[in-house]
Amino acid sequence: MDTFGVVVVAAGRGTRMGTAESKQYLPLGGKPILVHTLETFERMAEASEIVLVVGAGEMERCLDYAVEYGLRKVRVVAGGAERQHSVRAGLKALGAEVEWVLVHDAVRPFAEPAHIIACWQEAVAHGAAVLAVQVKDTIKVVDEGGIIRSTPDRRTLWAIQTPQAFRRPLLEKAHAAAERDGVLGTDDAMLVERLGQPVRVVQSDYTNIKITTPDDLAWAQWYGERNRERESE
Ligand SMILES: Nc1ccn([C@@H]2O[C@H](COP(=O)(O)OP(=O)(O)OP(=O)(O)O)[C@@H](O)[C@H]2O)c(=O)n1
Ligand SMILES: C[C@](O)(CO)[C@H](O)COP(=O)(O)O
Repeated sequence: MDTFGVVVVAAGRGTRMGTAESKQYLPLGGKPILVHTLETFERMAEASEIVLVVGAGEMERCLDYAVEYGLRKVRVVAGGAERQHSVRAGLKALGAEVEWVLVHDAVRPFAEPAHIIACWQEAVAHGAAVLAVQVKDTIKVVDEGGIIRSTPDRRTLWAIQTPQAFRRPLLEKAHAAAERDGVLGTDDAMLVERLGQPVRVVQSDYTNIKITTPDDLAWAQWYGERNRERESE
């Protein structure tokens, strides 16, 4: 109950970033993006182990990073074709004693430890929880012809982030059911939701972005630099 295991998924290709190098390996303040993400969990006493899921051809490079950056909790495994397959591979590699699992995107390097703990604690209390922020824009449902069909009440809309925290057997059951039913979800909460199990939302920061496109990377460079300046003051 007093620790959790972490699955950090990093086996994507980053097609929307459009760089030759997969985005999780691009430099941010002199280190690969995924190293910043791993360091956050490495420093947290509550994180007992970290399974890093990477492309099959990147395992050696990531093992080298673990040594270079002193990431002693990190083990590296190969991922799959879709994010969901990568999470499943990570889940299988977690130690048998791990009861609570946090799934996190390698390309979210700004998750705050206080929010990570809050998310985990909410899962401990209720079984499943995710970090999220309320949307700031007005969101429309638009049909294929470009016509607005509805405007959902903004007070009910949240942009979902990671980490996403679960009691391990619940997440394993959700993944097994999704595979059996041929369902692919864009996050893990969705797979738990379809079992009819409640997933709680925990308020996060807008700064816990997923670095997806070049403008995200530019913002991350600026934000990382600003944080480093503040730390050195
Ligand atoms: N087969 C996959 C696909 C994605 N991911 C990981 O899931 C996270 C969130 O996915 P996303 O931002 O969509 O990354 P990519 O799939 O790499 O991006 P794109 O969709 O632009 O190709 C990333 O850390 C990514 O590496 C993964 O581990 N395995
Ligand atoms: C899991 C996630 O980061 C929550 O916002 C997101 O759903 C991943 O989606 P993507 O399709 O891989 O960008």
